Amino acid sequence: MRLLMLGAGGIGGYFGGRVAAGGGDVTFLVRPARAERIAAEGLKIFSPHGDVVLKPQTITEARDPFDAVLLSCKAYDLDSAIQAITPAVGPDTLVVPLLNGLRHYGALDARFGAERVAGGLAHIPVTLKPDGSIVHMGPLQRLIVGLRSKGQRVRCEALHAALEPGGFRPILSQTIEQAMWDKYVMLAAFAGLTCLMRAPVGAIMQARDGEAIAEGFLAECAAVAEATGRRPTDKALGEARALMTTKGSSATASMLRDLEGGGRTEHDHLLGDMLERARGAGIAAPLLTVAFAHMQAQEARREAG
Ligand SMILES: NC(=O)C1=CN([C@@H]2O[C@H](COP(=O)(O)OP(=O)(O)OC[C@H]3O[C@@H](n4cnc5c(N)ncnc54)[C@H](OP(=O)(O)O)[C@@H]3O)[C@@H](O)[C@H]2O)C=CC1
Ligand SMILES: CC(C)(CO)C(=O)C(=O)O
Repeated sequence: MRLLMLGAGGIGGYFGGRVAAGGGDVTFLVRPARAERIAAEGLKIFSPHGDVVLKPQTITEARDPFDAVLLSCKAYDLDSAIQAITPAVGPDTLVVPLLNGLRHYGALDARFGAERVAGGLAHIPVTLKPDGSIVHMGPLQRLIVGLRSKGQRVRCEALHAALEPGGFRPILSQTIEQAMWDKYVMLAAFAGLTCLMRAPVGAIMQARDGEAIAEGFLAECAAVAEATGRRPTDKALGEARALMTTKGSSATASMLRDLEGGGRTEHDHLLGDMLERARGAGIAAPLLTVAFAHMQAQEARREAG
């Protein structure tokens, strides 16, 4: 199965790099500067599961269809990514976004048709460093794909098999919509908490009301999911709670790393969308409201230079 990975940043570089290093057929669709750097220095991955430097196949323009196209851009690059992958999407191509959040499915379904867009999720703390290397910051490396309609079963099974050389044990989910909501609840709450507090979990837990605020974020996001018919599973809530309240933890959401790095963030896609859904369902969400306003204010400052 020929795989195209749009982007060779944290998520795309890590998972695509692992599959390529394991002998899978992966091509990276990247912009010229990234292509040049990879050609010169290789794609470097540093991880508790082993470091690797490889020279994968890259292209800067797609010309013909692939069997599956995985999307690993940030949400604010979605429009340009859709444009870039369009020549790579044929009648039977499976498009699999690995972005956090849910709003991108609307744009992808509208452009390619929902029958071509499967579900995808990445659970991994990873970051693209300014020197172009990819640093995996903990052992978690979970990639989940799943069918959003019955007609995608065979293609999803083939994709799952094609990812296996990566050695990270990809998961083929039979309940991807629930898994996507579970991740979205966890991520919106976690990003809201760590970005509003500008601190990792361990430091927040030292604040008198830190744990109550973490629980508050989780309760708001879980209520939105429940109103949509996707009440988080107890297991998912337990994992989210552990991530957000463990004393001494250095965990931060990737959105906080982006904020502190002075770059753009996915606040609108993640917090704005969750807040909009809360308001649509008549759910009071005071913590999400403040966290989103905080991020909008930071974005206004960034844009003003
Ligand atoms: N990092 C993490 O820990 C996790 C992130 N996620 C989610 O995964 C998604 C990706 O995040 P992450 O990997 O961290 O982001 P990165 O910024 O590390 O990587 C995104 C890459 O996409 C590339 N890209 C964007 N648009 C295009 C385009 N039109 N053509 C070619 N390449 C393009 C960028 O290229 P260029 O370098 O040229 O700008 C960049 O290298 C986000 O939605 C994030 O929320 C999910 C789980 C964990
Ligand atoms: C919470 C985490 C690390 C889980 O994969 C994540 O998705 C992010 O920070 O963007």
